[in-house]
Amino acid sequence: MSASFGKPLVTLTNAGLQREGRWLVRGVDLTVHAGEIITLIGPNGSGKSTTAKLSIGILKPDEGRAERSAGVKIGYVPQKLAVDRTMPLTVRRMMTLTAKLSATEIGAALEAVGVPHLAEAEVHRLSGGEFQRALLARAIALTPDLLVLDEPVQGVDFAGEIALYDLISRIRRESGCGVLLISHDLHLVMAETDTVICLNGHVCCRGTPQSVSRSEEYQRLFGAAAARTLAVYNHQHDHTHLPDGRVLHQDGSITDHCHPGDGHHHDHPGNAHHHDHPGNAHHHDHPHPHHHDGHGHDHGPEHRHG
Ligand SMILES: Nc1ncnc2c1ncn2[C@@H]1O[C@H](COP(=O)(O)OP(=O)(O)OP(=O)(O)O)[C@@H](O)[C@H]1O
Repeated sequence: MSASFGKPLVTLTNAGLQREGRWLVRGVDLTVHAGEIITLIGPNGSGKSTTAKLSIGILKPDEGRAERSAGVKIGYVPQKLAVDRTMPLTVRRMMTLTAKLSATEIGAALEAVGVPHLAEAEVHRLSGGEFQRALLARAIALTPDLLVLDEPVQGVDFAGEIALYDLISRIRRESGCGVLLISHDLHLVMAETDTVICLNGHVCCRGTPQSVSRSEEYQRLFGAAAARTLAVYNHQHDHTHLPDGRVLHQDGSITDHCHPGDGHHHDHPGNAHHHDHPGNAHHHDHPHPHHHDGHGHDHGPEHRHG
């Protein structure tokens, strides 16, 4: 583990949960440190939500241990919420059901997730994406040490997804919180993720996004196409698109267009990323990890069979 992360916030040690005679997950080891983003991936029913709930203490392990550092503040966006969306309830009220928040804290959190106008909106009238943003606002409002986000962008439109993942990265950078993220949108989250843990009832492999996407276990679970999609997001950041459409290169030169060998766009804000898909002229398969903050670590994936 990189020394540039902070203290451990939560640690699962050989954690397992059994229901109705079946192990939903077993033998899970993971630690989320301050400043670290860990992404859990895995097929439906592979135990991602269960692992998240073990981490935050909603579920107690039947085997192994779940330990949280003393006084750790956790912000949680559950996959499903036990809010009756037919009941009259404003966003402001929903945010205060789980925590005491001032009007300023509510306003700032809603602003951060891009929906400052929704404080007085009725929860049952929100679109799916607006509802997710409100949940994320609720999770970040108390400036948590650890953010646990169970598919936080479900129902959010594509541009909104990018914006929310950017926001999660920014919160991590600025507040130094740790993030445990469950996501199916691998191509969007991978670049900012420090460690990917691939679950299938147990940890089948873990490592950097690059090493996991190359591993046999990952390709067996998700198929080779998924690995190729990930490769697109191995950013090179060797050129920047200027607002007027011209291109600024690393050597300082400016041209009207990208060079054929250029890497992934380093877009200015507002430039959509959706042109960077396989088949696009900027698609590159050579692995070049997007290391940020100097704490990249491209060790190979650790495998466990079982
Ligand atoms: N209380 C329970 N009793 C029995 N089985 C359960 C219980 N809760 C969850 N399960 C089962 O445990 C398995 C893991 O569920 P979990 O929600 O952790 O998976 P997941 O990886 O988050 O799935 P998804 O991607 O579909 O959200 C599933 O097969 C689920 O049906």
